[in-house]
Amino acid sequence: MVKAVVLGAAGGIGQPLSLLLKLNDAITELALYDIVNSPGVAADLSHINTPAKVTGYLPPNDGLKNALTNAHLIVIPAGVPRKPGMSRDDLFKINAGIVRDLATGIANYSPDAYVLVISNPVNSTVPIIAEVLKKHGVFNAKKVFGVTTLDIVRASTFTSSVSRADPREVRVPVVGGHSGVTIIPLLSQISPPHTFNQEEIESLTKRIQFGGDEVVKAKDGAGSATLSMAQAGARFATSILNATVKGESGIVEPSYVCLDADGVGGKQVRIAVNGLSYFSSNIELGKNGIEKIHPLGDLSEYENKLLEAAIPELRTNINKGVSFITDESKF
Ligand SMILES: NC(=O)C1=CN([C@@H]2O[C@H](COP(=O)(O)OP(=O)(O)OC[C@H]3O[C@@H](n4cnc5c(N)ncnc54)[C@H](O)[C@@H]3O)[C@@H](O)[C@H]2O)C=CC1
Ligand SMILES: O=C([O-])CC(=O)C(=O)O
Repeated sequence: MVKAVVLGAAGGIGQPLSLLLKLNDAITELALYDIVNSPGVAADLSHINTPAKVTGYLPPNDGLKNALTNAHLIVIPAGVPRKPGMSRDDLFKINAGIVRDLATGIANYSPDAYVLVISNPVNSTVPIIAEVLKKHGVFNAKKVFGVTTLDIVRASTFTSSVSRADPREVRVPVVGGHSGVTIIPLLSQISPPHTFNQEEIESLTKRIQFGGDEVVKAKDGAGSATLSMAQAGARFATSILNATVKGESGIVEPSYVCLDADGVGGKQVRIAVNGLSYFSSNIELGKNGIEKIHPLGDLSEYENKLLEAAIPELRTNINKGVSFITDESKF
């Protein structure tokens, strides 16, 4: 039995993400939780003729507990999205508490599950979840992931519009975090290899870093990326399932993770990023989650400058998330 859970399943991301998970044959049970409308979304999806049995839960009557119990994988797109003029960090005020409460549920009812965090600001919400799980003595750094896949998807699309390569074949490692200057595309490591000129490098880098703003601006107050995020979230969830359920090896996806997991290479990355405890790098997945955190590889001079600019903002975001749980008096 493979149970997948979506927390925030009735939202702009939650609905299409739940649809894509319903189409994944590896999932036998799909539990949808939200504070509104999740039974309706579940009833709708339940008519699709794929194996997953779909159930919907609201907060009353142990809804969160029943949604989470026996979960293999939990995806979290719960929380408010940006409006024009807002930064992702502006969402902290509301989303930090939402994510903390959901993490408490995970600690109590499904402490062994893989947790995939979409809710912004990802740079802070992942540390919040980790700290709640630590507080309950159930944190496993190999199983908690900040979903940065949309940055990878955008990097493939935007670079191929310049290189004319097939966007489905293009892979660009995007490391760092998930907001503005903390998003570091490593265009020098693009595969298949392609050499961009400096002007192209700078404009592609900016576009990948601020791709989210393009959608926020175009939606003009009606939210941020939902459909592309749902595809990216389903892609990452599928990678986790392929590694942990089907036992496929050699799956590598960038993700924002805690660098403390024992024996998987996080320490080397930590040294390269001036001691940050969370960072997105290429992650090799295995049957127990993170198998290896790959080093950043050779960076160009320009990429080194991007890394330097990202580190202070990431440190602030991480500390804010950690202290939300460890030093509540500050908030
Ligand atoms: N990691 C990434 O790359 C991306 C992250 N995001 C983030 O994803 C989050 C969700 O975005 P949208 O789906 O567009 O927002 P939305 O407002 O359409 O949906 C959010 C859903 O969360 C639900 N919710 C609120 N509090 C909840 C709680 N305590 N428990 C369960 N559900 C709860 C709401 O009822 C709503 O259905 C935002 O924080 C957004 O910034 C968005 C795009 C990309
Ligand atoms: O821009 C936003 O607020 C949503 C997001 O994280 C993205 O689209 O990358």
